[in-house]
Amino acid sequence: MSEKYVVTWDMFQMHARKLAERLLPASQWKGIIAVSRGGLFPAAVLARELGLRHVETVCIASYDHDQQGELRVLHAADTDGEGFIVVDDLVDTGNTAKEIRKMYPKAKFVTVFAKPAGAPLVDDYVIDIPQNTWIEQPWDLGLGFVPPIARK
Ligand SMILES: O=P(O)(O)OC[C@H]1O[C@H](OP(=O)(O)OP(=O)(O)O)[C@H](O)[C@@H]1O
Ligand code: HPA
Ligand SMILES: [Mg+2]
Repeated sequence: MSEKYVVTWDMFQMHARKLAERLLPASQWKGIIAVSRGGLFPAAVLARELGLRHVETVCIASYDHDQQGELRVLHAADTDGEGFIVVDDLVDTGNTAKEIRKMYPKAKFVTVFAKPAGAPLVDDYVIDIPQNTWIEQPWDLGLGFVPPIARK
């Protein structure tokens, strides 16, 4: 990926809250299915903002850092998705989203970020990100020392 898009915790929370507003009224939802692990973070915000306490997971892995491998489903919530919000942090190639759609055809599938290849596969998202850009999520980052400009 040629570009990077760094996300801070407060920006992430702001975007996830915007997503929550679009999911009103909360009474239409039985609960949330978080696409673990990335989807756990927006799921916590949605659960808090919408007052939903039923939170399930679908545990799926495809990337080893930035290299995409075979999709592996390690655990799945036992439902067709009716009345559930399925949430992931982002959609990139759309491979994960395709699998999730098959598993939960009746759910509303939302993400915080979407790249063009994956955007048509989700029902809603908040922020558009170019395909050539790697999203650095706040849970993958830490504070670090930056040398003074004059010493570079
Ligand atoms: O649209 P795609 O190209 O399929 O990529 C999107 C998926 O990739 C990342 O998850 P990852 O598989 O890295 O696992 P993680 O959530 O446990 O970090 C991200 O959280 C999405 O779930
Ligand atoms: N950032 C973090 N994780 C990801 C991305 C990304 O751009 N694409 C797929 N998994
Ligand atoms: Mg993920």
